[in-house]
Amino acid sequence: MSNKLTLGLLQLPVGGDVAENVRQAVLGITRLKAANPQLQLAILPESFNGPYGVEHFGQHAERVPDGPTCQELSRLAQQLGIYIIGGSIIERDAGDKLYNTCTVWSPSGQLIGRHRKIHLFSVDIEPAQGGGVQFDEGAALTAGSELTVVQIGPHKVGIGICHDKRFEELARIYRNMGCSMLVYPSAFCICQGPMHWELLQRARATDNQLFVVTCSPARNNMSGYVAYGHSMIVDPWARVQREAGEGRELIVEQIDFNMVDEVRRQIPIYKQRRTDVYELAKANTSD
Ligand SMILES: O=C(O)CCC(=O)C(=O)O
Repeated sequence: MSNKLTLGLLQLPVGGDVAENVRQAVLGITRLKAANPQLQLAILPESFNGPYGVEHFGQHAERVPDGPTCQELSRLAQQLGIYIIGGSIIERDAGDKLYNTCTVWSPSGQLIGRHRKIHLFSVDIEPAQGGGVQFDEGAALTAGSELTVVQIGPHKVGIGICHDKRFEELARIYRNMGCSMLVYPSAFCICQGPMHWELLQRARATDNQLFVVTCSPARNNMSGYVAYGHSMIVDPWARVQREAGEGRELIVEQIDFNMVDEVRRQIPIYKQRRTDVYELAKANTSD
């Protein structure tokens, strides 16, 4: 694999029928690959196989990697010979805990990454802030506690899920670990989307000088939780390279990892960090 990577973002609608959602994802990826034989990586949205909502999570939870959704993604990755970052599904583990989990599949169908959302989306935003939203993932889900870096060809890719994107420490650690791209399957709401979606993505990109990619479900104004859409690829200069609209949309884009080296060479902030000063300052930090 060269320094270029062709990736596909599948901004798909998510309905109440899990099998149908998975069928649509499989169909979408299959058609995308047929139309773009150069496709190497397909990325799905957060909660792509079932409705996003605390009241729904238990109903569509599955085992990883033995559940039907994982089995389909594994088979598809192998059949098409591509990597798949499988958005997220609700995972039920052996102890009956639920997690919001992203699975990553290699071109031979192997599970090469399982990211359990680390920062659960628990907020109470007042209506004055662009519509307001109350959400408490913590009422149903358990937070993950592990970092997830996967190898996509020669490139290290850090995985987060939606709210994880708000935490600059996580992105910084991934950059310290050698990542040149971060991928966040996401489902921002329509009240926070206009304010923070692009801003956060460009902030993570400019801080860490890497690609930042999000994939959202398509907007459906009839669903209980209305996702923002606007799946996006931001380059290491923090420019928006591609952006979807609000509805169903499939994007194929080639990205060039040479850009990562270029920006890091021309603006060498990583080498200019004063970790000695930051260590001293840590001792004086309070809430
Ligand atoms: O952080 C936000 O505003 C949105 C997060 C979210 O929707 C999620 O984590 O699923």
